[in-house]
Amino acid sequence: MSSDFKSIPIIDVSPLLCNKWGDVDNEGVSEVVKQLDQACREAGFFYVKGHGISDSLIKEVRDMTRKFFDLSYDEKVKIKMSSKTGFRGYQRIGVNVTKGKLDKHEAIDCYREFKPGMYGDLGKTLEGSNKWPDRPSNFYSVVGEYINLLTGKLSALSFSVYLSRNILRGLALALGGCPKECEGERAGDPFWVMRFIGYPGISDAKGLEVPENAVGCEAHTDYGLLTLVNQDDEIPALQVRNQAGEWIWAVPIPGTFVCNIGDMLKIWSNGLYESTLHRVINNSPKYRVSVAFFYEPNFDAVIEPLEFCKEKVCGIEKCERTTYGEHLVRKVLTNFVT
Ligand SMILES: N=C(N)NCCCC[C@H](N)C(=O)O
Ligand SMILES: O=C(O)CCC(=O)C(=O)O
Ligand SMILES: [Fe+2]
Repeated sequence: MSSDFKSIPIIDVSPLLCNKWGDVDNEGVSEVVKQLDQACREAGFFYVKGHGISDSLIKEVRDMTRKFFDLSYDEKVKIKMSSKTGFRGYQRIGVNVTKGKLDKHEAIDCYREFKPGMYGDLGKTLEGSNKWPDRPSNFYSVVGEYINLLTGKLSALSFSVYLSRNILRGLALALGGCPKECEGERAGDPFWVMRFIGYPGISDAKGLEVPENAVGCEAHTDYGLLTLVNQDDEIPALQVRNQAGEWIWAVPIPGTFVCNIGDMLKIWSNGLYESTLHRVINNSPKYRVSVAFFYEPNFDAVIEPLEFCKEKVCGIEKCERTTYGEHLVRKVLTNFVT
């Protein structure tokens, strides 16, 4: 239900991180919840500040991503993605497709790992272990810590931020539910996805074949609950479409994540919150990197409008049900040139 918004709001989520979630009447929390509700109804996009993740870690993740893409093709292709790797690993420019058009980006894709067979035939498509680069040598140790801070799901933590989970609790309240509405069988075991992405600038295709006039990533919506984009500090490239069809720039704001709503949250909210169309165009001569973290429901979660979101519109179900796994696998199987 997006509007003709002209800019993307900035929300300080720190009250959600400090909250013990026993006291939802806390004034700071209700103010953030109000802002989240407005942002999700109007734009489906907002910047997150006050997230508790250090600027140096955020930058290091981007710097390592840049170093990886700077390596030779022979080096990068050592962790090549294919259907045999569970669609995990590196994809050169010219492999990604959106809306049937080639995207001008290269990427490494990672997914939450799981035991083979755990999600039956459907899950087979994504079975495999992640392909972390050997170079730069500390890639996985830094990224592992980053994932911990975003989800709070992996191994021991030195301190707990649980950023995505806390934002989702804020959104559950904003929709009129209890804070843990979207946990347990819904997203208690989030099937997170992560993409490390490199977008060549206009004159910098690194000698690779790049389709002329290609867009970095064509217009699409994201698939799950929340996306947190750690974007290049210098190059405006991400654009968000408003109701009037205008493309609004999500210019880089250092120290923030760009957060947007995915298709599954649109369904849970019964269409009250939009998974807004967005695209990437790198018109600069410089190479742009971004790291997108997708916080998703459980792989086998059944996704249908939440009861209290249906009640807001006289019990009418405005969005079709699915399972997250079906939605994800359908997308993955059409995302690449084979
Ligand atoms: N997991 C997510 N959201 N990835 C977004 C990938 C870019 C769009 C994709 N090629 C498509 O056509 O949907
Ligand atoms: O690179 C960006 O800023 C956004 C990427 C994106 O939209 C995606 O990977 O889904
Ligand atoms: Fe996206």
